[in-house]
Amino acid sequence: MTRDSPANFMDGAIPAGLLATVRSKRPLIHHITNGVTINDCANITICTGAAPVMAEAPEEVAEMVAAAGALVLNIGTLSATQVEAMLAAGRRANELGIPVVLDPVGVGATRFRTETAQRILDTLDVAVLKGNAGEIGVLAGTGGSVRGVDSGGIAGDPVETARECARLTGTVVSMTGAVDVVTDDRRVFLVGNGNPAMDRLSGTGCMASSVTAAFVAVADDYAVASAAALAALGRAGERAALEARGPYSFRTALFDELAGLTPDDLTGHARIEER
Ligand SMILES: Nc1ncnc2c1ncn2[C@@H]1O[C@H](COP(=O)(O)OP(=O)(O)OP(=O)(O)O)[C@@H](O)[C@H]1O
Ligand SMILES: Cc1ncsc1CCO
Ligand SMILES: [Mg+2]
Repeated sequence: MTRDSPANFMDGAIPAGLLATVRSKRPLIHHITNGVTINDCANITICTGAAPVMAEAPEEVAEMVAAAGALVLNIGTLSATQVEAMLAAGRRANELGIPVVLDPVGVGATRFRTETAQRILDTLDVAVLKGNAGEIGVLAGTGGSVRGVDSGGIAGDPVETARECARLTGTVVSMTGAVDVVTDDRRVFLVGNGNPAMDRLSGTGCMASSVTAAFVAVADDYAVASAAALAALGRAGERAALEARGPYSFRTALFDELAGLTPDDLTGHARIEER
């Protein structure tokens, strides 16, 4: 930042207002997600102020999603049957105008993951594509490395990578990291909240998708809602780091701090810069 380009920070009342709206509306968030972090996703959804349901039988997903405010598709432990369920739920969500959040966990690590993420993006109208840098780099086609579910980084500039991915997919891209980049190509939001402890725990990325879904369920502007969601989770992470002794007490504190996060605290501490 130079004196000629002063930072343009979003008014903290905007994410705070969305947090309050999540809590007053308590939208149902339908997840089709991985078996590693499914319980964390259910509980972080509750701590945000929304209501989770995990349902993945192809026989029932179209019926379940009809009652939801948003649908999370997370390919972390995908199977052919689960992919069939994701497409069925996603089609119904699209028919009903219910936003779909895609978490392309591990895309680029195997052909099945890459083909599935691409198939979901080609078949469905995805509202928000939330991934780590490597995953977004792979989907942008600009170069990203992924080993297992971990980002190994990207080839170029993070903002340009996220924008290229948004252009290519027609979605809001929410790329997590030390500084999160959220963009619909036209606008770019950089979210500075968070703590490095969030990277030392499996599942914070999956949780970021759940929190994002809770926010997009109550908002029309999916880019602002995605940035607000990451600010809220990141702010909870900042507060949790003050009381944690290590990864597992941090995990507990993260849930407690998000549940206890007040709109006033978020108004004062959200750090969302618009570029
Ligand atoms: N170094 C960091 N400093 C601050 N916040 C961070 C840092 N690393 C990650 N975060 C935050 O942690 C959350 C998860 O992001 P991350 O990029 O680690 O996801 P991920 O690699 O997909 O996670 P996982 O695969 O474990 O679910 C985001 O809200 C992000 O802002
Ligand atoms: C570790 C892991 N493996 C598949 S999904 C998952 C959770 C975090 O992405
Ligand atoms: Mg992830």
